[in-house]
Order: sequence, then structure tokens, then C-alpha cells
Amino acid sequence: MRRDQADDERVPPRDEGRRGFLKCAAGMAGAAAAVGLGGEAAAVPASRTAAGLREDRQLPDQIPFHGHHQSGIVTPQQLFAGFVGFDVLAENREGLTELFQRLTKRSRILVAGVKPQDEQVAKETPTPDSLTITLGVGASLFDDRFGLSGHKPRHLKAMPAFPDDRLEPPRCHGDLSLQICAQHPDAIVHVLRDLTRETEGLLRPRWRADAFLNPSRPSGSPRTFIGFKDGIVNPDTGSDREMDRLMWVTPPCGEPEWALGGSYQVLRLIRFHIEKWDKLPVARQERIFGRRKASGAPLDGEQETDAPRYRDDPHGTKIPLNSHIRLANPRTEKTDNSRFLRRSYNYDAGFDRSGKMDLGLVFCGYQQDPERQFATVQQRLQHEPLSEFVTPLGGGYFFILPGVRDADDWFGSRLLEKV
Ligand SMILES: C=CC1=C(C)c2cc3[nH]c(cc4nc(cc5[nH]c(cc1n2)c(C)c5CCC(=O)O)C(CCC(=O)O)=C4C)c(C)c3C=C
Ligand SMILES: [Fe+2]
Repeated sequence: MRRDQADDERVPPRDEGRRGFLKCAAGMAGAAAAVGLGGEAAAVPASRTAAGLREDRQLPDQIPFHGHHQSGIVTPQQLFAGFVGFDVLAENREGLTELFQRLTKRSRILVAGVKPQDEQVAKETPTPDSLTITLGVGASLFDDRFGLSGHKPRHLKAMPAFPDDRLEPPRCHGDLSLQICAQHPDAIVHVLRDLTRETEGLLRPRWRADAFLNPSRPSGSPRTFIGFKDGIVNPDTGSDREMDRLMWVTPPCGEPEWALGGSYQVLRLIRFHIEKWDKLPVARQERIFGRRKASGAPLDGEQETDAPRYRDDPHGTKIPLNSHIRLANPRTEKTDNSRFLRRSYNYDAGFDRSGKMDLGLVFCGYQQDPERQFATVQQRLQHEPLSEFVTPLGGGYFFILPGVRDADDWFGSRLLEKV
């Protein structure tokens, strides 16, 4: 990874945000290639461009693909993401093995550098783009097609419909989930084109959500379209102890041996009723979330990083008892193990047929057990005041396979070689 003076010079001012970054990146592409830097994104410290990333965190141009865990989970968030649910067309175990091996082979290559598929530019040097490709499996993969029914991860099931949901079946579930994250939107598309071409006849896309982070405005964590800073509070990804307790499938957990090192992914496509939300006075919006809209600070604090002091406010005078943050994480000893890692992105799909804006959140959560964590939190949030302004329409529960250990390993090897 190169980090030098030239890198810093190519960093747009923070306030310029994503648009500024892209403009700058486009302008620099030629220059970067000319001096052999291997791509402009390679050198831009993400903490200065991707909103919400802490100042001390930088995103390397190449995120290691091999490891005990897959990348794209505790990796600081890239600017862009594509989430895709697939059904498997392979008809037997050999076909599934072939599919996983091809996905591994191509992912390993793509992480080292993405390039356009088009003939005329195919000779371009592949550009690493802080790419992560994260593969998950749905409960339906463990039906009787591949002889895997006795090997399902213990907590894997199809995502249930929660009371405030209006799930649309074509936007839900899947045998596989792919999360593709990168610093440029075209990289996501190139990767998707590459992977679908290389797995032709073995996979069929079911749904897709393209998503992105908004820039910090004016600083700190990025805002969703609802206008509040999001992703302020998360488990500490730098603490192995916390990660082993909340995120990774680690013994003793009663999970099959092949699943160790994996994690559970919960995806929720949540639409905002933004026209209705925008009519609400800011003071009311703030009581719904329990945080200040401008600063992101809890209603009893000054700064976004201040911890709310619920014990000093037992009746919810400052932070309402039914506010989003207080219900989501009451910060008690009893609720501590329902915490999980949120790694969500925004989507904007234009207008619906009635002329309403179709935008919202691709909510993405990682955890050790979706029932103990996501579903417990979701249950506490049931019928919260926010639910009048948002509708979950899709998503799914997936098990994120353990990492690919080295150049000889492949996604799901321990599952498929074992059975
Ligand atoms: C079931 C889990 C959650 C769903 C679904 C969810 C939806 C959702 N959230 C926001 C906006 C914000 N969420 C914030 C905090 C927050 N949300 C959850 C869980 C779910 N959110 C948790 C666990 C937390 C952290 C609470 C804490 O530890 O204090 C915030 C505040 C900023 C932050 O900490 O990130 C915002 C804003 C939307 C818009 C939304 C669905 C549409
Ligand atoms: Fe939330």
C-alpha cells in the first residue's frame, strides 16, 4: 500500500464529499496511470473521503482476501456496495462445488484488480479498488438438492416477516448472498458482470440492491436520507474479545465444525416514506431517534460520540423511553449480548409509479446469532414511533461462510469436502 505525500495531495477536502471525490478521482485517473500508481482509489485515504470512517482508519487499496474470516465485515465501509440474492441452478453437489470454486477463483483475481469487461479497454491495467466480495448462504441451500440438509448452521433460517414488514417475495431470500463493496460504483458492476459470466448456468440472480454511503455533512458519521447521522454506535471491531463474543461463530457455540469463523448476515431493504417524514418538525424527529439532528449527539449530550446516560433519566424526560436508540440498545447488562455490527448503506431508486421518492436503507447487520441479536432488537423496536415512516420490503438471513484460508482453499471447502 502506498501512503506518501502524493497520496495526500490527491485527497479532496472533506467538505467536498463524495461528488468532489469522484470528480477529483476522474481527473486523476490518467495521471495516476501515467505514474504507475495502480489507480487513483488505491491511494486515497478513505477516512478523508468515505464519510463516517474514523480519522485514524485508512482503507488499503487491496483488502486481504485470505483469512480466517471473510473480508467486508469488519472492514471499514467502502463508499459503494452491491447486495445481490441468487438462486443456485447447479443440480448436484459437483455443480455446487464447481460454483464455489469458480466464485473463489474470480474473487481472488478481482480483489487484486478490477478492469472493465469491454474489448477496447480490456488491456487496461486492473485497478485495485479496496474491493471486498463477501459470500453468504441462505437456509434454502440446505434443502435436499445438495445433500447438505444435516449440515445447516444452527441458527440459519429464512428471514421471518416482522409485524411492521410488507415483504415482497421477489426481493427476499436466496440460496446465496453476495455483498460487493468498493470505492467506485463501476467496480461493483464490473465485478458483478465478471462473476455472473464466470458462473453462467450455475446461478440465477433473484434480487439486487445498489447502495452507497453519503458524505459526512459537515463532519463525523454519515447521514442516511432521513437526515440523521447513522452508524455512530457499533461493537468495537478492534477488539477480538468483543468480536468473538458478538460476531464470529466461535466454539463452544454448538455450530458445525465447518462453520467456525463464519458469521450471520441480516439484510433488510427498508423504504423511507420521506415525504411524510419531511413534514415532521425537527424537534419531533429528534425525539423519535433520541439524538440531535444537526450534531448526532444523544439528547442528553453535546457530541455524537457522547454515551447516553439512561440511568440518570429513568423516566425518559430527556431521551424518550420509546426513542429508536433507547429501544435498540438500552445499555443494560441483560441486553448487552443482543448488540451486533451494523454496516448499512443508502439506496435511491428514483420515483415509484405514484411519483413518490423510492429511497431508503439497505440495512446490513453481522452477528453470531440472528435470533439472539437482530430479532431481539427488532422486537424491541416493534411499533416504535419511527415505524410509521419506514417499511421493510425485502432482504434475508444468510450465513457468511468462513474465510478462504489460502491460495489452495475455496469458499465452502470445509462444508462440501466434509459431507
Ligand atoms: C433491528 C435493528 C435495527 C433496525 C431495523 C434499524 C433501522 C433503522 N435505523 C435507522 C437509523 C438509526 N439507527 C440508529 C441506531 C441504531 N439502530 C439500531 C438498530 C436498528 N435500526 C441500533 C442497534 C442502533 C444503535 C443504538 C445504540 O447503540 O445507541 C441511529 C443513531 C445513530 C447510531 O448509533 O448509529 C440512527 C439515526 C433507520 C433510519 C432505520 C430504518 C429505516
Ligand atoms: Fe437504527
